[in-house]
Amino acid sequence: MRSKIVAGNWKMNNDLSATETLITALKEQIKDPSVEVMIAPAFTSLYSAYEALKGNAIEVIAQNMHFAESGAYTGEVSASMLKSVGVKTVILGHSERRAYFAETDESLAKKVGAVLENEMRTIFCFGEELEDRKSGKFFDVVESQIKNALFGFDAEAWKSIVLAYEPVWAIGTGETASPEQAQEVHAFVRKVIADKYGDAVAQEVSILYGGSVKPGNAEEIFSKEDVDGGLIGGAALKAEDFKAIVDAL
Ligand SMILES: O=C[C@H](O)COP(=O)(O)O
Repeated sequence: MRSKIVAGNWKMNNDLSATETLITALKEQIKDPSVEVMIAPAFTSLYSAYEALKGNAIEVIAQNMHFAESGAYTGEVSASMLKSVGVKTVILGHSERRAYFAETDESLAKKVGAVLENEMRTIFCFGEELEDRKSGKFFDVVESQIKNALFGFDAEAWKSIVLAYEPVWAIGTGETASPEQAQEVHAFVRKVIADKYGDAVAQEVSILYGGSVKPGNAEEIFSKEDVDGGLIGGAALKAEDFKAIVDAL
């Protein structure tokens, strides 16, 4: 049975004090979730979040990392550094990283390699831009993102890979992919994985949806067969909204 997951990506929000406030509220609201719940604070808040959530069901994850183990990469953070503050899961390939920080399928493949070497897990994001959706090229775009970054790894690696479909046109815009649009892409990607690795591997991969998920639309999106949860941005910054989304899965 593949995992059901709701992960909150806080992006560049919440300093140390705001992190503590939000975590206190989350601990009050989310006590015994029936699905995996994760939050991804900024690097500066990871350790305090980890300490504050020790013994709690909410996992603290990171938003990004570098592919090298150490060295002259000013401003970057490695997998082992993340592990040293309790992080076991890293979001990679978010469209904001691809758009603003020039991340490519090639550099992402290296990052996924570092995740695997460090026995960590990744939530790997993929998704088309608006023009790809309009021109109908979105299947080709998502297929090449998955193949280029992830098909160099063996079947075993897929035990450590969670996917998150995030159509760029739906992120932070208030415009959500319809449940049918999400299901269509998720099922397509599962088939792409099955064609390469076999159905047993593909059926075990959790595929999350991200892009303007809110308490009001989460249940409908999560009701789709191949949607195994959500990667939540804006709505993850309010404890009651995030709880409502967790409850909807
Ligand atoms: O990582 C989360 C996604 O970018 C979704 O963000 P959003 O829920 O604010 O649209």
